[in-house]
Amino acid sequence: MAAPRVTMEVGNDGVAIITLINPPVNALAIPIVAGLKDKFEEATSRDDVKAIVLTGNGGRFSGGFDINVFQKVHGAGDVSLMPDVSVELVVNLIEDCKKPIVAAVEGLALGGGLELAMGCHARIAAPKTQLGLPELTLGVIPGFGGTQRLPRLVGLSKAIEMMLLSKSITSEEGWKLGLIDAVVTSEELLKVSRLWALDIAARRKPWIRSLHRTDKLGSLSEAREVLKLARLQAKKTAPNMPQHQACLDVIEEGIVHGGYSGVLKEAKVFKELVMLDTSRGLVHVFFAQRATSKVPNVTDIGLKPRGVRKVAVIGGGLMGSGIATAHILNNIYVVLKEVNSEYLLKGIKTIEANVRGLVTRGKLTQDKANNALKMLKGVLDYSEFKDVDMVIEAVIESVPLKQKIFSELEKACPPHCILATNTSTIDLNIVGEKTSSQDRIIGAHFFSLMLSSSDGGIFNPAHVMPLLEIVRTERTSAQVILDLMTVGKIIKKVPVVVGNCTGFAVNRAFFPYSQSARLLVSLGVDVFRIDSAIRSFGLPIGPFQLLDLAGYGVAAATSKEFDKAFPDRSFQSPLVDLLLKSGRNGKANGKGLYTYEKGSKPKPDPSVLPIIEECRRLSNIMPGGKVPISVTEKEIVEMILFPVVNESCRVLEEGIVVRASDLDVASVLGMSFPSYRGGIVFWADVVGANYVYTSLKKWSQLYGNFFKPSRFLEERATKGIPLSAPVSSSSTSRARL
Ligand SMILES: C[C@H](O)CC(=O)SCCNC(=O)CCNC(=O)[C@H](O)C(C)(C)COP(=O)(O)OP(=O)(O)OC[C@H]1O[C@@H](n2cnc3c(N)ncnc32)[C@H](O)[C@@H]1OP(=O)(O)O
Repeated sequence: MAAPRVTMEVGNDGVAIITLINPPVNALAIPIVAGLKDKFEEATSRDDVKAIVLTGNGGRFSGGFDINVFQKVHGAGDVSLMPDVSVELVVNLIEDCKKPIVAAVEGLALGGGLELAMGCHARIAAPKTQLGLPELTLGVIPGFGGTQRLPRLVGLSKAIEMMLLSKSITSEEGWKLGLIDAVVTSEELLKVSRLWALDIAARRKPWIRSLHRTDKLGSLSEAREVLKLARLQAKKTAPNMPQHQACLDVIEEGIVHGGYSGVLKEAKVFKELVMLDTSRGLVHVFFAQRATSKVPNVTDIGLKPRGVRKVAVIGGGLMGSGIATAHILNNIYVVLKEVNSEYLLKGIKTIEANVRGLVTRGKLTQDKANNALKMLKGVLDYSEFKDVDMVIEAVIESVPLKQKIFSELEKACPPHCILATNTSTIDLNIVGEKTSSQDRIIGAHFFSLMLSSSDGGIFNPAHVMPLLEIVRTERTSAQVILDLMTVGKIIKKVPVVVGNCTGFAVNRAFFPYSQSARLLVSLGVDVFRIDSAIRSFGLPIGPFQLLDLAGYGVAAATSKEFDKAFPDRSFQSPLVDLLLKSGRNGKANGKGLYTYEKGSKPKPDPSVLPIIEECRRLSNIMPGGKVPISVTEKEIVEMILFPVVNESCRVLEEGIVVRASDLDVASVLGMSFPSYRGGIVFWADVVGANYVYTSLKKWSQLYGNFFKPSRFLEERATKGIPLSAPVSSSSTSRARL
């Protein structure tokens, strides 16, 4: 790939076109920043240049400052690696330039990209250009003056919304708000921008320096009121993320003391934030998520994805209907098959409700909803399967039933058709045992539970949850994996390719999560204190609220699977059976460990305490038989999450994931592990493998095998190797990939 560079061409009209060239998104890498400084200096000093247009090559203005530099700063612990862009380039060379500068914006202008454009004296954009300041998702704030110029261009409330929610807008919306001066076709973009720049030079159009404006800020007292509300909101929605309050503080500085003062404070706070663990974690997740698209021997062997236009979904239950919804929303024709018309109707109604729900929440237009529903057809037999490109089976977890379906599918579907199962536990080799199509059998494991504390946990179906685990066996073909990865992206999921084992990557790594919580209860720790400690750590709800939400039947069935698969390290708690026996089934029947009333947050149910006492009596593991252990909040978190780290180590050692960062992404998207902690393995490395190991070793001596450190953890901890360091092929004992 050619080195990043900035070019300048001066036309006969006296307009210098300065172009960013750094594919694929023209990120503002260090050489680009240096190149911009050079070209603006040159254009300013040349007599034949009357005006300047700044643009990006290849249809994309800029995706912002080069995030790789953040990683370098994190690695070296040296913030001086960040160049001075805000004052030296944006204020001195662009905004205060004595020649007018127009930004010609197309495709996207994000983060530092939009900030450069806002430093220019006008902005002309092509239709549907994406404009936003998403820096907070990386743990920092806009650092090239965005916190000051955006409020001055679009008003305070809108700017806060765009920055705190990292919400981008289109150029059309930007034009209505005053961020964009004109929206013109892509073909006309440069021509109009040149003329606009000349018009400014000739004073036919206003020469506006955004930082000097105050007309959209409102009065000081109004601004303070808006900031106060935003602070309260951020405290609720982003309690562990310092960049939100910091962003509001910096905005306030500019309102009270003027834009330039705000720019200086912004630069100082930016440098503080970029050094925090929050930024390290979020930047790691940014790259980790992109790395999931690179699967050795699948995406690097020259294969081209085959189109998937028609998909059959078998089973219209909650999972099946969520999966069907995800496809029709993205223009893929779906045939939904059920065993009788009653179930079929129910499935179709759920899909309709899913789609309508998106319209109600303003996430989909009525037109798009109608079009999506036209892509759905319900059937009771296989006659429509003769031209499907993929089938996703989503029936109950029964081996004989799945085997029967797969041998029928082999006859009903064309030979190229991908045969996928949504099983969350059953070995894929067993599912496909009765077929001779092992090369096209694959797991499409959708997730269906989003953990939200606002209403005691919101059930989010498969079309909303972002993770798709793609499970391959030793025999699944690379083409089939690539095809499913491609469909996954089309239906807006993050596909993570994993190997075949009980629970695959996410459920396998997190099986000790609920078990350790129950073990702590048996050791005498209060259920509600455990939930609260886990929430403070950053998961949206605690393990017992999750238990209530999932339902006890599901919990009992899943526990059995793990007891069977990992008997050496499974803790069998009597809690769920006791709860079931007492007629409780969590949120589903309104009787759980919490009480549920419509419209209010769930409250701990005191009447459950005798059941918990009985559970402790039956487990009989408290020291001395009846003395509850005494633990701090930090120890609660560690005793619950270190066993997850331990199991993650086995997942890494067995090669269930391609790389450690895939497990990070999967833990964030599948389990709502806090993204600002970088995912489960990244977090463990921050805490330190040796600390995790010695803690687990101590607890295993006190409380048994459940905590026993795995061989992989022991080896890494004692040799001082990070858990995320690649697993060498020789040490991968039972590689599944
Ligand atoms: C001081 C300043 O205020 C600080 C900043 O500007 S911080 C940066 C702010 N900008 C952002 O957060 C935008 C981040 N990027 C994105 O959201 C998306 O990449 C995008 C919307 C620009 C494009 O999305 P999409 O087309 O799906 O492509 P995507 O796969 O994400 O990215 C393509 C490649 O560009 C890279 N890339 C994207 N934005 C980048 C950036 N700002 N810096 C470095 N690399 C970037 C990606 O890592 C990926 O690399 P790879 O091919 O080697 O994996």
